[in-house]
Amino acid sequence: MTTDTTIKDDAPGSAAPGETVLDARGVTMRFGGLTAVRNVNLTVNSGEIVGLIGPNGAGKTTFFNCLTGLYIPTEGEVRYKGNVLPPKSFKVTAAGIARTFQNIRLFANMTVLENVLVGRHTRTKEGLWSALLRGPGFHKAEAASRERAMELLEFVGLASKAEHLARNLPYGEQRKLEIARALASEPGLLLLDEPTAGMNPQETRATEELVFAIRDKGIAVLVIEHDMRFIFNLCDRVAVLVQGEKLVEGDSATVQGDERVIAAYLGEPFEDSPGDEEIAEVEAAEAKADTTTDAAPGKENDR
Ligand SMILES: Nc1ncnc2c1ncn2[C@@H]1O[C@H](COP(=O)(O)OP(=O)(O)OP(=O)(O)O)[C@@H](O)[C@H]1O
Repeated sequence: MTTDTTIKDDAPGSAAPGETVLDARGVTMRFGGLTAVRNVNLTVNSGEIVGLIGPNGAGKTTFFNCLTGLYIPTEGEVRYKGNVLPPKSFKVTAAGIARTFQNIRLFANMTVLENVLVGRHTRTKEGLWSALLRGPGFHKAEAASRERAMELLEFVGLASKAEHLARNLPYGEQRKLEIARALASEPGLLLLDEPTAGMNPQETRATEELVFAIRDKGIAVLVIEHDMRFIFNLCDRVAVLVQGEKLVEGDSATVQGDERVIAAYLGEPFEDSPGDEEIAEVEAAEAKADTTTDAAPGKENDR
């Protein structure tokens, strides 16, 4: 991953510092008799990384689906930069919200670069006739799109694999590619659904750095994750969903110390839980692994 390049700070999705990017009010989603999400309020401001945690089945993904137009909430309203979101996912993407999925959804038989180009379609102005006639406007737009897609691949550390088929990438890199594709729509808000699921500790660390780099480029982030170390390292604010309702919201220390959250989700710390010394040992081992496998930021990890 490179942190010094590429996402344009004047992207259409970027927002003024401190601006409320996402404002979900009273969001409720019922499926027949089941209320999966109940009266949830949540805001995300520009410059923020916000976490959404909770037990399996708590309603986290359903809430994401309500934010991205996949579901129309039974009650409530979702605003992006003050405007009520349209009830169609491609319009939500065009408005400035992009997402990744819990189960990776890449085009397996397309190249890495083509997958990112697909993500750019909401930002290309060339229409159907231009594409069919392949006029000068089309070629210019296509060249610009390819350049932008390559910048994004550079940003996530996949530029050297641009021509590989997506299905041949290792799992961790497929997740990075999903993020690059989401960024291709130039969002102001990125929703990540379990971005580190199935990753080893080293890949999780790299993802953490990538999310910080995305935030530093002016894109607000809302992330669902079960890896609590990742969440509490990363997030400015964390909201806890339990049985569809928001139980607690606050900074990492507040949420980790909340007895209701401990009882409903986190559980009591073990008596012999790793102390500072043990954490330092794990971090030193990870740092050593980083240098021996040449997985420093900006470098390809050729495992
Ligand atoms: N399309 C649907 N139709 C009916 N019920 C659904 C639908 N989608 C989700 N649910 C139900 O809504 C509840 C919340 O599910 P959801 O997937 O949002 O939870 P989650 O917090 O994301 O869980 P996990 O951490 O396991 O991914 C569950 O009881 C689930 O079975």
